[in-house]
Amino acid sequence: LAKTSKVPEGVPWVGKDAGRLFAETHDVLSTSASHYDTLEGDYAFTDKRILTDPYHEHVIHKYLPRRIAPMIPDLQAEVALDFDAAWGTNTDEWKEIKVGDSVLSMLSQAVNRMILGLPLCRNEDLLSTMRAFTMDIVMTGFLLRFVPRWLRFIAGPLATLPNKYHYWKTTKYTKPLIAERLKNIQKKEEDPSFEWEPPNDFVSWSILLAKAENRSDELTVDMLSRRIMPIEFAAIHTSSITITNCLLDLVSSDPSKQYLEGILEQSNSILAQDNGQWTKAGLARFDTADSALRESMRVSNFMTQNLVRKVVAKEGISNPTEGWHAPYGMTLSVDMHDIQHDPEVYPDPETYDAFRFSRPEEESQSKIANGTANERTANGTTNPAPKALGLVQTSDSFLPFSHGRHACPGRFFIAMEVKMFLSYMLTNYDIERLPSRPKKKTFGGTVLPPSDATFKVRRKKGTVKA
Ligand code: HEM
Repeated sequence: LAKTSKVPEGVPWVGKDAGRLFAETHDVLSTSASHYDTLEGDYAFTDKRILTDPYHEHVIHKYLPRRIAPMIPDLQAEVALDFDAAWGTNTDEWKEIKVGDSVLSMLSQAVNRMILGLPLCRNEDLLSTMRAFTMDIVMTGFLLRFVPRWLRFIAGPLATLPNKYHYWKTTKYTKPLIAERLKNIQKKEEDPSFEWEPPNDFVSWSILLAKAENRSDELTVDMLSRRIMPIEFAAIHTSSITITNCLLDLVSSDPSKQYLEGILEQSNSILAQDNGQWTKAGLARFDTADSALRESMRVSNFMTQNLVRKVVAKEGISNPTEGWHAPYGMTLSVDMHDIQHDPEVYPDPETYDAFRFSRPEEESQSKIANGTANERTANGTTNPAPKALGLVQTSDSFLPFSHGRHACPGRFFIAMEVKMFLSYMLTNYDIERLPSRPKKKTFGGTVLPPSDATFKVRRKKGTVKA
């Protein structure tokens, strides 16, 4: 460690804090270089520039967390439409739902409300092509792994023919949208009285930021349409697998724990105070749903490793405590599964305890309510009321969204989306409980929910508007 002077002093190598090393030392361990390798950046996204300069990530980091609040009413409406279409409005009969497929289809619509806005987010031809493209990226990584480097210049372009085809198909829809957006944003700049506002979505954000930063190379219709593709990839499958896992964890949990009832009760109470509309403040108070997802991401995560980083310091990096050296070019990662199943951090770590993260605050609130909050501890001090750990809070022991400067910026979107999703689902549908958790399937370091997992749902009486 002494030889690798770029690692800040005091950054720990082992134990629960090791995540900090990976999160904070960019000139030693690189995130974008590892993404480039893992995702076959030379070929997968149809143009090398997409991952050599991941400008789309910069756009999302800059805009998404700040622009999400005004999106809430649109997303709430989208969730309702998606559920009504996918799960139906029949109050008499139970319907069997293929959980993974159903969530994937609903999520790609909701996510594209943020990426492309209306009306394209409801265009099923476009959405299915986007989903096909995201699977192409997974396949490219899988296929090229078996091809030696010196053969990649032939195998790469051949293996990514589907990627090019699907990207080309999406441009039928995205390029006209982008051309119009560019024209209108330009017109608005020249004439502020022009009665038009840029829609609050990724396409507008990309144009506005590239203009503000004088990135003319990013302002072509071609480049803007290519930039959409890695965001689709980052957003669609990660979210749908995560929400599928959460639903399966909840629906197969012990009914006596009353998790579904607890989430519904809190949703009803917040919506009653806020006239049936979700708001940023209302969603922030919905901590049972937040905790249910955070706990599912802890116990049922689809990644076993995270914070994948490539060693980019020429001298490599050494760990004298454990006695190893990782040379320049090697890839390292953090064993997220082990950390998130450590009984010292998470008591009873194999159990899905939906309210693990919201319970401490709830207990302290009830102590405040019954006047025992300020009871003295053995050493005479009073304990500060614990705060619920929110989904978006990453830490050394909660890593599904990574940690540090490159922590997933999409988590702010997911936190809001899931809460509206669970609220609508529990308010409007009866759900038949599963007797046990459908078994996860392991593929290398990836653990997926079974694609054939189903449960039955029925629309609740009195919830269908005439
Ligand atoms: C539950 C859903 C999601 C999960 C589990 C997830 C997880 C992750 C992880 C593990 C990373 C890698 C960070 C690293 O290498 O350190 C990442 C990066 C990223 N994610 Fe997500 N993500 C999710 C949803 C989304 C959504 C909806 C978006 C939408 C815009 C998004 C956008 C991004 C971007 C732009 C990056 C790159 C950040 C950077 O390298 O600076 N993600 N995500």
